[in-house]
Amino acid sequence: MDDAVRLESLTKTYGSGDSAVTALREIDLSFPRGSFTAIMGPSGSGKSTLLQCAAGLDRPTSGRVFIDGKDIVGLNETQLTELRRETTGFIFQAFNLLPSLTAEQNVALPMRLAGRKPKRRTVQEALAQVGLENKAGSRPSQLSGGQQQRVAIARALVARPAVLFADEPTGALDLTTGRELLDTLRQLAGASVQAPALVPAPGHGGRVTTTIVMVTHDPNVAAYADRVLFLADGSLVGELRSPTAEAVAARMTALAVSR
Ligand SMILES: Nc1ncnc2c1ncn2[C@@H]1O[C@H](COP(=O)(O)OP(=O)(O)OP(=O)(O)O)[C@@H](O)[C@H]1O
Repeated sequence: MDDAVRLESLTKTYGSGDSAVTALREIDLSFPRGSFTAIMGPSGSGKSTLLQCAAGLDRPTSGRVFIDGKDIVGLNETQLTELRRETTGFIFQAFNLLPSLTAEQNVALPMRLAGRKPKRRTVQEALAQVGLENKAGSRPSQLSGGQQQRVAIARALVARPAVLFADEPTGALDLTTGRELLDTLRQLAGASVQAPALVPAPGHGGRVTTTIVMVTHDPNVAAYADRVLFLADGSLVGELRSPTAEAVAARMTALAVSR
């Protein structure tokens, strides 16, 4: 099983009757283990819906979603919560760090809230993965925006998720810090890390290979991925491998014109 995430005939309709909106139409997609994929498309094309359904944050109307080979559509809320805690990580535009906690405490928080006490070494390793091993004791107000977003990534990484979902992760950052962050993500994609003993490893001899799925509006951001997928009106309409910002922008312009 080489796919970290697989979507089969994924359809999502919001509402019903005359007011029904079909946000995704029978999407078939695979995200190979270790890949870094960007999802683009005009506003309202279904990007966020796809991310939410693929991550188990929202339920599809029909179709199947496999994460690490496991069909997650039939899971109950408790099982989904467990999946989110142990198999997936999220990074959003807003960093959502707690101002009164240090970087180290912020990183450890989700596991503590789940009733687990992560090993200090595990937290330090997550901070080191994003280049912040020297900032463990700093509070968010003592960190730059880029560093705060890195803490948010370390927090998403601490449980060694198989898949990291990112929704406009550089949206609140200036150009330089945004680039640094994307370099970090690119290094993480495909990196094989030892799963901590605390968390049951998703197979593969206790090692986890990080897969990244990122939604963005920005061709410069998408160009950091190894593959860009284009959505329009809830359907998959194209794909670019080894993308350049220019090629992504040209594809987006063509999509806007054809609408
Ligand atoms: N909770 C909801 N209830 C009803 N309709 C929704 C809901 N969420 C999204 N939609 C609709 O589904 C479609 C896809 O929305 P989605 O947010 O996935 O698009 P998007 O590509 O992420 O857009 P944007 O780039 O503007 O963030 C849109 O027509 C939107 O209005």
